[in-house]
Amino acid sequence: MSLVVFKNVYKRYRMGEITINAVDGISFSVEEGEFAVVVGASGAGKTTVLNILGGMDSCTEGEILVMDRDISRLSDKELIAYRRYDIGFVFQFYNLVHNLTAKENVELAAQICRDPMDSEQALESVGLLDRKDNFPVQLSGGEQQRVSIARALAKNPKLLLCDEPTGALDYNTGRQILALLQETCRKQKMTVVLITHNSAITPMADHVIEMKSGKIVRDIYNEHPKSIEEIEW
Ligand SMILES: Nc1ncnc2c1ncn2[C@@H]1O[C@H](COP(=O)(O)OP(=O)(O)OP(=O)(O)O)[C@@H](O)[C@H]1O
Repeated sequence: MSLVVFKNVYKRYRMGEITINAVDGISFSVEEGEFAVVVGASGAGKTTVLNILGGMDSCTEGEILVMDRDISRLSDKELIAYRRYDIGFVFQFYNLVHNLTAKENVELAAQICRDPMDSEQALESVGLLDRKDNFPVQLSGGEQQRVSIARALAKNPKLLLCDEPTGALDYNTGRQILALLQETCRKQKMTVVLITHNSAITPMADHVIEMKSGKIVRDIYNEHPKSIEEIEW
């Protein structure tokens, strides 16, 4: 079943006389339980797609179905509920609250949703239970990103959206985070949409959507997705 369907979606910005088509009439779908990667160079429109899908931005034209509901027509109040209950976010720079411990950061997210996972269980799933009482400053970048993944998972989201989750990490730490996201997708049957400029990681995805100048230039499924150990860049 398709969890996400984009139908002829546009996002236009008017800058005086000029119109920028950040997203230029794209259609694609993401199946339930899929690990989908949206790849493209800087300015291709990836962030705009993720922001629209996460209910943080709206499209100018088109239809976006998430679990058969058109999110492009939701009211502000409905969008808040959508972001809160249905979507988990993982950002490039973790966005942790610095005066809260790892566990408290996860609890904070769990508190605002309906059927949260236990925060210690979420930290355990990312291999960080023993660091639950540490503040972000006491954790490495990779560990902070693990906390942010635990925070997203604690919400039991239908869809996990990841915006360049390894962008601030070194090569090996980035690989560990990608392995964790792939494992989460497989074990918890979580649908993951990850955006990146790094085309080398696309073999690990079930589904690769390549963007260029706001358009989709490639939309393929990998018959045999690779594990991160099989990929080098
Ligand atoms: N608020 C805005 N106003 C005007 N133009 C915008 C705005 N947001 C994005 N754009 C333009 O839309 C296009 C797509 O931007 P977007 O951030 O989605 O690309 P991206 O693929 O995520 O790039 P990056 O990898 O650098 O983050 C770019 O040309 C960008 O300049």
